Amino acid sequence: MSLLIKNGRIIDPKSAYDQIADLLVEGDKIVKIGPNLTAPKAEVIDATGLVVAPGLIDVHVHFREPGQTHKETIHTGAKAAAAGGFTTVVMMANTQPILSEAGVLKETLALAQKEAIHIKAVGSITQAFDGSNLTDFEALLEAGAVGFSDDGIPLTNAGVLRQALQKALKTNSLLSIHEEDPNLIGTLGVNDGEVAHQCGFTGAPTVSEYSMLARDAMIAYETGARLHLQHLSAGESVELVRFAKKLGAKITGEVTPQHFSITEQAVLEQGTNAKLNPPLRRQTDIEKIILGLQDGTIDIIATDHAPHTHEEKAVALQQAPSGMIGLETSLQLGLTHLVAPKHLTLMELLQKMTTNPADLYQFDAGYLAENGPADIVLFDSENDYQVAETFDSKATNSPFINQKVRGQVKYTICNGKIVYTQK
Ligand SMILES: O=C1C[C@@H](C(=O)O)NC(=O)N1
Repeated sequence: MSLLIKNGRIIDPKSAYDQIADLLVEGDKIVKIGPNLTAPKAEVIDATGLVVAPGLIDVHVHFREPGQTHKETIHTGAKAAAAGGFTTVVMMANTQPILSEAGVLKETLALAQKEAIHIKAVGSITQAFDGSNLTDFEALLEAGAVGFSDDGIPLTNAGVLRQALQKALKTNSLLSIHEEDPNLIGTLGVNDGEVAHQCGFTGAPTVSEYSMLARDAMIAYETGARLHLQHLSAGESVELVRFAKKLGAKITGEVTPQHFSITEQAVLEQGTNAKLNPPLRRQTDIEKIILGLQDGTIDIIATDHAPHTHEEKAVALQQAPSGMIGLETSLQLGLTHLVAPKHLTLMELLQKMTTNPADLYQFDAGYLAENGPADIVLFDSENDYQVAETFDSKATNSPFINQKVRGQVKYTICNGKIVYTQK
């Protein structure tokens, strides 16, 4: 089957291409990009006024299957991803059971393969997240793991992290880690600041993140292994990543849209839907995150899509699970809070959602080129709309419901097939 996308603004961050042109897809490949293309038998999409970009890549999602399919399944997660313009995602290992064994990982990836988008997964770093015994990296890589993470459960033992990094170096693989020292935290998910104190408890202070990050960045530096630092929330963390990169550490940094869009104040307005680990911080942290995005200290924007049910979230702040969904609002929050105020260009935003995440895992994705994969998103980058109350995700735990945002995904194409059309 062929598909002809006409008159779109084609943006490819990898080649820095930004022009109004046409793009022809045959089978699962892009065969031609240029002006005035014709293909008499092709299905035509009129992309006038739309941006045509590589399908987005999210290196940090929680799809709850196996084990917690009341929150999300691989199928509903894949639908949410396609609705958000994503064609490749990386699942975290905190399923039930945890992705510590090759057998469980293989079964999970077999389910994932039935979906219309590309779903990859990491294996856990330690067995069942016990924080001390490393998994069999070779067996998990053989079973299809793209890297390793104990995301959600920080590695408190520096010796274990060092061993894991040495093993990652030996197996040429990547560790991606969550930095929050539990020994410095009262209640998880809310910044230890104005809002937590107003609510009468001790929250999660920024030092729990940046102290652990400083330690781990230096261990990465010493081992020479690659280390990816997930969802940075504190201004100091950005400064430390900048310093460690300058020193020569092979580290990369990620932020989520929620951490650059809203502050801890959202907890007062949105309650448990604004609770997540690491928590929302202050405006001063957002300012440093933006500087980090601008100067390349922060390489990647990822969602940390973390579905929980309405019932699970409808409890007191201190008891509620942490996390928010993000796949269906991510591009929009980037357009609203980074591109519209001119902190980043559209090309720079897309680089952090396509080329850079593809490079992190060496995926053959995240670019538009002749002979390249036909994984494409078409979106309106200008129109404002209100985020709906329901999503393609099974969950609705988003603090952005009913908020005005900019940009709307119109079509998502994966493997040359239309996998999402805006209703
Ligand atoms: O690291 C994590 C894990 C996630 C989840 O719910 O799985 N929720 C969070 O808020 N942070």
